[in-house]
Amino acid sequence: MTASLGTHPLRTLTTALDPATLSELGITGATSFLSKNSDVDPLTWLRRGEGLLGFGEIASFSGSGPDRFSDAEQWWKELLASATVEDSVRIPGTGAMAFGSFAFSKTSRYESLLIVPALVVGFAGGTVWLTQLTIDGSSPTRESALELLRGLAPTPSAPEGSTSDAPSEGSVSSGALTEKQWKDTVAAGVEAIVRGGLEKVVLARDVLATLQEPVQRVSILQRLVTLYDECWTYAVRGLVGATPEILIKVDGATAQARVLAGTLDREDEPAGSTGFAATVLGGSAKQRQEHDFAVRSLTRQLAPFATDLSFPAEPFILELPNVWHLASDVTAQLASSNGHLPTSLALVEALHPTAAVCGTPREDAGELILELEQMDRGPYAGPVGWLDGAGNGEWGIALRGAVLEDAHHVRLYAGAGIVQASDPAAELAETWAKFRPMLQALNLAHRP
Ligand SMILES: C=C(O[C@@H]1C=C(C(=O)O)C=C[C@H]1O)C(=O)O
Repeated sequence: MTASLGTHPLRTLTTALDPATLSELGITGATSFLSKNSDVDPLTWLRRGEGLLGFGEIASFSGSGPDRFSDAEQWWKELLASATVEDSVRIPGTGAMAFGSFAFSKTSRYESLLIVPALVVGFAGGTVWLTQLTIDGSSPTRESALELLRGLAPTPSAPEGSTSDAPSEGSVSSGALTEKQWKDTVAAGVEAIVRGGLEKVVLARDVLATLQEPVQRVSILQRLVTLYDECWTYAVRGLVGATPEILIKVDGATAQARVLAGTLDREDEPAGSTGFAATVLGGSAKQRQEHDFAVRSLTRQLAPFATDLSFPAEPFILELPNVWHLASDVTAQLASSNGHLPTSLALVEALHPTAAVCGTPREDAGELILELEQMDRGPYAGPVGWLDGAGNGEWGIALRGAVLEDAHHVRLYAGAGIVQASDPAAELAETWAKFRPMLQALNLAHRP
């Protein structure tokens, strides 16, 4: 584990931004910071125009192994213990906060991260706020925070959110496994299930996009936010994506999750058909089985932390631009223990990985994933999101995403839940449907 800290305690100042100040700064919404001319690469957590953008970095934690969550929690607690927090807004995400990304596996070489930004702009329910954070002994003021913000706001000449529509020049090639090899691993997964013991395993693969022009992270984010506004668009260092799945969100004593499993490609819909998703997805015993495993794995792990836990008996059909999913929204009232509610990160540690991205039973599925996939998932399918000093936070599962490896290379990841009735060719097609958001964000006209 490595931690970079200043030599002084953390200080934070949060103030509300009124409409007059916003218009004077040329800020019309979160996307104002995603225009090409804004010249910054924000830490990002956005959905439907709301969420958090972080700029700069004043402290960070990085770690790996089985204790990566508890080490991160410990680091955050120590940072908070000496912190001075001035916060006139006091809602989730104000005051001290950090963005984070955690490796899927305890064996991963990927460094799990918590990053404390220098400046945060937040948007929630019509409230816009600004937090400045320091760790160098200086005291943040409203004036110093606004000064930093002025340096980030788009220049008036910048056409907001402008991205060229010409497809990028580039190619997509196989990652750890070719398509044929991956289909064989799916067949091996099915065989393992048939042998008994294992009920579901989620198998993933990677592809490598090579771009002729240097990749612009802010353009990727801008496209994801525009096209996938039902999803949570995230960016933590090189990890970017737009996930439809929430591992856990904590707001005071209330926790929520959105569990997904069961997928249908929207491109498979015959022209003029009605009720296609309800029939083909909702009516499929195989898809319902995949979904039930995922819901059960989450609720079983969440139950010990809850006084009340509820989810609908039937999943709903979530429509995204690329796919439909079977979805269940779970809500829990959190129980306090010794006068403390569990923090969002403590819940992340207890819940990850669910059967939506690992399998059932969890241990057996995890071992088979390591054996069959022949790649390090890195942050893919791991928790990504943010936490604050009060224990609140939102953690998605890092799906429909990619790692920017260098200026010209982007590694995309996607997987599919395998049960006894899985067909390797159909599962391969499903991964292409799940790569689509990132291929669109890269503006790559790739067709499998
Ligand atoms: C594994 C992925 O997605 C997960 C698997 C799903 C499925 O198997 O139907 C659906 C949503 C996610 O829980 C991915 O997007 O890579």
